[in-house]
Amino acid sequence: MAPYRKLEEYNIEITDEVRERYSSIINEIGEDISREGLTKTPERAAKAMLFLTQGYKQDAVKILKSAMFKEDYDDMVIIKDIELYSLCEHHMLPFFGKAHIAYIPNGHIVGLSKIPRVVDVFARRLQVQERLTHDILECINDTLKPKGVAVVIEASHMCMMMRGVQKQNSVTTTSGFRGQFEKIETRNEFLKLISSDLS
Ligand SMILES: Nc1nc2c(ncn2[C@@H]2O[C@H](COP(=O)(O)OP(=O)(O)OP(=O)(O)O)[C@@H](O)[C@H]2O)c(=O)[nH]1
Ligand SMILES: [Zn+2]
Repeated sequence: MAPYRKLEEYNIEITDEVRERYSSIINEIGEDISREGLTKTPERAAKAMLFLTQGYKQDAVKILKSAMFKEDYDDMVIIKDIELYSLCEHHMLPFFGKAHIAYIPNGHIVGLSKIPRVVDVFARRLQVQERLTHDILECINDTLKPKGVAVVIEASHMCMMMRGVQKQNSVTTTSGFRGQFEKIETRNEFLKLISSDLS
């Protein structure tokens, strides 16, 4: 399986160039780029695209390492319903949904907010849902070195809703399990807890 990608490869500044490319695209689709409502649109679109892909410049390992604390707790920790917004790499259209993540500490716990931050680092790139799932899974596994880690993502893809097959209600679920979550009882406990309203 491919490891999560190193950040150095993507350390690029492209704002002006992206803005000019958006101008050309707007022009090519038949719009008047000098129309009042559109004059600032290439700038806005460039900023939005850079925001939505800022994950290339962020370091998920560093984020996790910044808040790891020694602790003896070795039961399951679950952070569920973490909302995520990403861009599919095939159409550059959004896919969005929720991530449910669990880990079993192995001497260290991590600051809870760091888990959703890691989700965002990998979501704010051009992705497929499967790779996003594994990027998050491998990063937590390699950095925190827990006894186990589990990631489930449920998402809707705009490229299947607004265009193409045009299915409005389909949800794609992907999952990955490492360590103790490879055991069926542990995995089932996690799946039961994320589907319960009480957790
Ligand atoms: N496995 C996977 N596929 C995705 C994801 N996001 C989008 N896709 C799919 O990527 C595929 C690209 O297929 P192509 O046939 O090259 O593209 P297309 O002609 O635009 O396909 P349609 O969407 O079927 O119109 C489509 O089936 C999309 O549904 C994702 O996260 N994971
Ligand atoms: Zn797509």
